Amino acid sequence: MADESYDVIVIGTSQGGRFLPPDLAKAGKKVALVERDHLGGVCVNTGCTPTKTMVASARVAYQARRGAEYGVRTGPVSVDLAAVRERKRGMVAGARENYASRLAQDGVDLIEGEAHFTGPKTVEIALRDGGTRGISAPVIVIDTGNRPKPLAISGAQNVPVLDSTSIMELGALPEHLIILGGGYIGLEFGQMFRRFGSEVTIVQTGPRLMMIEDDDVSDEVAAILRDDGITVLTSATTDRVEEAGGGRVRLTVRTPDGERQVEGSHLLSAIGRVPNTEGLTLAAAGIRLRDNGFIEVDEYLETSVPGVYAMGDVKGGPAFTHLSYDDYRILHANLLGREKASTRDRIVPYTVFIDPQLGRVGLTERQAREQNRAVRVAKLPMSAVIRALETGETRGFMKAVIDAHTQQILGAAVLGAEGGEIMTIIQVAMLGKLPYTAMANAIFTHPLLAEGLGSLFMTLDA
Ligand SMILES: Cc1cc2nc3c(=O)[nH]c(=O)nc-3n(C[C@H](O)[C@H](O)[C@H](O)COP(=O)(O)OP(=O)(O)OC[C@H]3O[C@@H](n4cnc5c(N)ncnc54)[C@H](O)[C@@H]3O)c2cc1C
Ligand SMILES: NC(=O)c1ccc[n+]([C@@H]2O[C@H](COP(=O)([O-])OP(=O)(O)OC[C@H]3O[C@@H](n4cnc5c(N)ncnc54)[C@H](O)[C@@H]3O)[C@@H](O)[C@H]2O)c1
Repeated sequence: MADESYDVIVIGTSQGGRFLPPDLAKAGKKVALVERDHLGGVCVNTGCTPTKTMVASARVAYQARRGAEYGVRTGPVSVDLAAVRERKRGMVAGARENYASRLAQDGVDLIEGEAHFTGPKTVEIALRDGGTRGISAPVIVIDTGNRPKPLAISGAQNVPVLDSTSIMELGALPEHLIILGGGYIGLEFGQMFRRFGSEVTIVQTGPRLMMIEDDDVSDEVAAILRDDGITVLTSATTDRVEEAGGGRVRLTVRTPDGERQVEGSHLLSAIGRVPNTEGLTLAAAGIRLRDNGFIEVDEYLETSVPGVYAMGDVKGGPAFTHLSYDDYRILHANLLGREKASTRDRIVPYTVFIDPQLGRVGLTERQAREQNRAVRVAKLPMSAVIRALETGETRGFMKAVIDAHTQQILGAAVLGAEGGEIMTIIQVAMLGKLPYTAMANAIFTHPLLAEGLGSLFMTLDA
């Protein structure tokens, strides 16, 4: 039996879950918001905000070391990881406080504890301060996110394994950081710690880094990381992890060149994420999961139980803060009855915060060809962009995939300085359904990085 009934219950307080409850409350609904941990979810506490704050420190170290290339004399550069961590903690604390103070004024009933379903529309919460509370509502939104996938390699339980959260709490620099996983998290932390001064080895099971990207993009990313002094092993399967004495770890890795041992001072697992569903007892509510364990939703984000919705990472698919936020847009529209919004035809951008950044939007060349589309591909090295030459940031390239019939842009990858920002300009052209010729013939300010877009699209008519 529920102790209290609400109009809406939201479980989880991330980018989606934090905005929806106040909007519903302002519209006169009685709303309960349940959170078992810090307010703000992964992005603010252990994801985007802290990592990008630390990436900024790493870039300063990198640029300081390059001073002489620009005619600037500096002394030896070293990094105080405890100070980097302090800066990061300050940024996270500020974001949390900001959220908590806004929520207090929003008329939402915040319940601190862990929620699980007891029926299709009833939830029990194990309260943080002890005891339980039962609540019910005709509408329930699940925004519980995901967490690091446990490492299931032989011996992993006998050695300290860092994850994306615990690595940011290190107070001293690892001498040699071994990273399992060549995706977003592995690459961002790999380059960051290399720039802080650690030796870094990335061990990736797949044949390429960032497997979702086109081969040329993955290859260039690997070349950039190797150029930074990172050892990158691909098609590398770790069979065993063991203690190597003195707190060190040893990996036995199968590679195309045979078996090899990799020994380091620290091990980071960045092999993907699993959904936070198991504690929710979704079966009690009849909510269906997909084969991969994520919650099944339709294009309106409704689960198999009418009136129960899922948003953000827990529903699977691309896992980004801005998608969780876009899910909020959809639920806001549909729950407040203003319009019918759906996930159909969303153009999804993302940026990998390595340096230079990899900004991506829409289809890759491979995806476009798999769809049997007639495509044309424009490509320009960053070394052909005047601004990149002037600022000494010539690594990478821009690439765009064009529909040969409509001349519209289907997707783009910008691996270059401010790659995320430059990609966004292409994203806006895609939203406006501009033909590539509009970009090729546009006047862009000289000498901006964006000026390179004119040159990029002009390559198609050269
Ligand atoms: C290291 C790292 C870096 C990242 N960097 C970026 C980036 O630069 N850009 C980007 O777009 N994305 C980034 N992401 C991804 C981004 O953080 C997520 O996509 C985003 O946070 C997803 O939000 P969400 O809505 O799924 O909920 P989450 O942010 O996952 O929040 C879910 C909340 O639900 C709570 N919860 C879970 N179960 C329960 C329960 N049973 N009861 C009560 N509360 C519960 C959790 O405590 C948590 O607060 C990064 C992720 C990581 C790990
Ligand atoms: N800049 C950003 O937007 C950003 C930054 C960080 C994280 N994220 C989000 O977080 C999610 C998780 O990131 P992630 O990097 O953990 O996952 P991921 O899925 O991006 O990459 C995991 C990689 O690990 C490899 N792998 C799997 N098992 C392995 C093993 N045993 N040994 C070695 N390699 C192994 C996979 O081939 C894959 O390439 C991403 O999907 C992303 O959406 C986004």
